[in-house]
Amino acid sequence: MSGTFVAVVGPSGVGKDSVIGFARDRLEASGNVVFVRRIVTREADGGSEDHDSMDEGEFAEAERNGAFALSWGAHGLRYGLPIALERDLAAGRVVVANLSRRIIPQLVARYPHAIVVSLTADRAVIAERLAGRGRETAESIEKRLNRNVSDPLPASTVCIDNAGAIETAGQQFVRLLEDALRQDERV
Ligand SMILES: Nc1ncnc2c1ncn2[C@@H]1O[C@H](COP(=O)(O)OP(=O)(O)O)[C@@H](O)[C@H]1O
Ligand SMILES: O=P(O)(O)OC[C@H]1O[C@H](OP(=O)(O)OP(=O)(O)O)[C@H](O)[C@@H]1O
Repeated sequence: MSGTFVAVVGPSGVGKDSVIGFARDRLEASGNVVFVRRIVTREADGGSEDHDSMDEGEFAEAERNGAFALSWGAHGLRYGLPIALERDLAAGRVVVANLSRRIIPQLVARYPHAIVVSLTADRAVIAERLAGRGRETAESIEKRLNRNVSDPLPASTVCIDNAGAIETAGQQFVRLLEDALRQDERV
């Protein structure tokens, strides 16, 4: 596969979907950078992530049938990335998705050249953003804030600070994707 998988990770509320959306608005039209639409066992909510929904039964069946390149569970939900992303990688495209930190070892095993981007911001900023997003209850926000993920990320992980304006982190991420694209075109 000649394309590059770019995985965006970080704690709930840090801004993964927002940073991905910033880049999508600028790069999707080129057709060379693909933004994966995840399948989640959560109702579509009109929030920052535009995802497809399945119920638990449909998701389990799709998983058994090999419909997902990667799938995982978190926050009482199941998440899947459609297997079609492998066609985009084979075609030399850059493929961007929001992933759990816990699935990164499997991602790297399957796509050894994947780039992992870790977004950061301090807890107080994240707490404020989760409250402002208004998708979860106070109890669920507390659980997200206290979710402890200790799985190590690859040494090559690129950290982008999203404590400031969305444009700051967003532009850094756009540059990273443009670099990845240039790299793919050279291979
Ligand atoms: N740099 C930023 N500045 C201000 N608000 C932000 C920034 N990044 C994200 N947000 C807001 O914070 C909330 C959580 O962002 P979201 O992208 O949904 O995070 P995640 O996907 O990591 O859970 C959203 O309401 C979003 O609009
Ligand atoms: O194992 P973690 O690294 O903590 O991540 C767990 C899950 O939470 C996020 O999704 P989701 O959209 O449900 O939550 P978020 O938008 O609040 O991050 C992330 O994309 C993972 O799917």
